[in-house]
Amino acid sequence: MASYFEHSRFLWQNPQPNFTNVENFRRIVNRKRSLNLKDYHDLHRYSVEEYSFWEDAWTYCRIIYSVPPQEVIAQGNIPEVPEWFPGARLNYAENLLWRNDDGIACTAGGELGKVTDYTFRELRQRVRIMASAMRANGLKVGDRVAAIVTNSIDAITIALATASVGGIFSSTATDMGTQGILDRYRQIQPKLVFAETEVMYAGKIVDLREKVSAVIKDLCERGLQGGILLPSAITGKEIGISGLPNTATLNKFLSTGTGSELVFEQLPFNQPLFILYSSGTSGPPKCIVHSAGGVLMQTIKDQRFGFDMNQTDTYFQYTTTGWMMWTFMLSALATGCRLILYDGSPFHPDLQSYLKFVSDQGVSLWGTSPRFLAEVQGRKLIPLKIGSFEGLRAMSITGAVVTAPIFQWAYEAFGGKLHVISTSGGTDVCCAFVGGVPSLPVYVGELQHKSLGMKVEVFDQDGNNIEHTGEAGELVCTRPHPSLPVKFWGDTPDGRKLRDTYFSFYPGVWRQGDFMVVNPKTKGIMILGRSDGVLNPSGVRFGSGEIYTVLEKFSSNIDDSICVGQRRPNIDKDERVLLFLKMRPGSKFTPSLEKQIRSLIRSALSARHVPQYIFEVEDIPYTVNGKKIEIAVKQIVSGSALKPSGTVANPESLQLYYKYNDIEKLISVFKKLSPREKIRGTVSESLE
Ligand SMILES: CC(=O)CC(=O)O
Repeated sequence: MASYFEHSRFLWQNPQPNFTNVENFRRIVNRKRSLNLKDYHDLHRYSVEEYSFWEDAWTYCRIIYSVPPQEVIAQGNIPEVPEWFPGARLNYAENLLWRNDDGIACTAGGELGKVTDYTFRELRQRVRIMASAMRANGLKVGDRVAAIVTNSIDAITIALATASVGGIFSSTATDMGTQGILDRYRQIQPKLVFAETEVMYAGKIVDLREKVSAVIKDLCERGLQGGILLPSAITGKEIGISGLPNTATLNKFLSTGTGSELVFEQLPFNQPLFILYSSGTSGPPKCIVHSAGGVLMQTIKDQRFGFDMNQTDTYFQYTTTGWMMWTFMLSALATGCRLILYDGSPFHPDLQSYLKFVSDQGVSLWGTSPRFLAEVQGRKLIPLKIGSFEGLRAMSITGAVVTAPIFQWAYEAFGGKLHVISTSGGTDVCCAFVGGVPSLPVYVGELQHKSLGMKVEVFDQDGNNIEHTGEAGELVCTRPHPSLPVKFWGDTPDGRKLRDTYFSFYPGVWRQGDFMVVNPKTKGIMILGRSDGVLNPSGVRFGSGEIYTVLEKFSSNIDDSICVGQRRPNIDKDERVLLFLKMRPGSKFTPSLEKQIRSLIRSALSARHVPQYIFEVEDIPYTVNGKKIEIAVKQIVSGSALKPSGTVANPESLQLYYKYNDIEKLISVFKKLSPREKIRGTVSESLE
């Protein structure tokens, strides 16, 4: 069987590793603590053995506070979730709005082609006016403010104003369905809801009035005190909706403010700040509450140390407001850098325009996804023919497994100089477990190391640490860190649901649900997919990411794919592997292509990795945050009926998979068809 690290080849090394933030920090810690930490590996060990690391990070990250903490960590209400920095008083928004000058804080762009700059001074003014109106409308510490918004200056303003008052902010993207929004906001019962009325996506005007009306009416029955309608994101004109209770346009709402100064409520480190949602594909989403201090510290730590971010950076993270990467992006203001806010589809009017925008804006740190890069690569676009990308120094890739070929392509396509950072964390922790280290070399297909302060280990099914073996296992985190969720909204005081979700599989140990492996030689990491989607035929456990890596070789024919295990407990104790392919327009899934795929999987991985069946499908299901939904497909082909939640971006695609829960029957029906019917039928030719 091929090793996981077959593709591991040196790719990049920082020409000046000593001048990185993380190396600077290491030297400071050595001096302050009289230690002799020689490199990142030593520093990481210190960071997960001594809680004083978090005190050092607090100082280095220049957390702004009014009352210092009494200690680093104390017992919390939930046994596994400690209280961090007890006694401290601070405000998240104050930490992001420390600049009050004419430097550019945010540049808003999008598929409409319009670009607008907002200075730090303007941003502070906007937040002041918004916060004043929020207070005038009764918003208090702990009240929830929800939003259905695009990634715009208004979204940033609403979130920061909420934080300045001490409220809890929660947002969804505008393409989330009414049910999906209500599944979330009914649970958290917001006092105020801000909503877009009209947006543009992929060149189409989307009228949101019907959806917004339904949401506001429903929430009014559950304590909503104010619905605020944002002007059209296309024309900037106000759009009202008649007959809606407790609802005003944005200007009307802002006019209720008293013009008061911007006041930053001084609150505990653990004060709830954001509510994010688990991307469950069935059942109501879990409402994950994150603390102001936890998000602030972890994000600054990841950005300063993992991305080497500084005040001179221009940071562009492509994200909707419904993904944790939006809160991650927002928090970058604490570094004093410029944020790029992008509204709309990167594919409209075309990919070239989007890439040119990235280059023209002088983006220095670009956050994107493997799927987007695969699309650019698959369409054979050459970025350096579109823009110079002169300012681009690093690319952070997240959201899904980054295969080795994409890693290599991303590096070369932008001039062979980029620090390619593959990062993996999640909504559950609002930060990275593993990611980039600017002072260490990058190896193709490997995340560089565990993030500072994150005691990540690899466990087998019985809870043994198998990291040194080079075998794959569960990503666990065996020590608390400041951005553990403070609670699930609506959970019992001792956090039964939260503990059940993360701490029950290995009692008392955080199980993330990702499948990972560490390269014993380089200490680099591969994330192989979600662990509940792990494939397990004949006792060989592997991640779907390994199959996707092989399929990169066929990227000119295959647009996308999904690989899942099928369980048939009444027939077979074993699991079999099914691979579904979405072909590019004009490409056909032929028996010869199927043969090539099988043969390459066999030689690159092993005979046991070869899927039992390969089918062509019209669509692959994704969450609204762009994650492939293997678990739902696995359940469907294994015979479960699934009611998709609002998290599924293309729920109709799930219907395509039901017929595969009895493949043998499908084959027998197919065999009885006449050749002409076979050609017309929807069943793949590979059934023959
Ligand atoms: C950092 C991440 O891993 C983001 C995600 O949830 O995909």
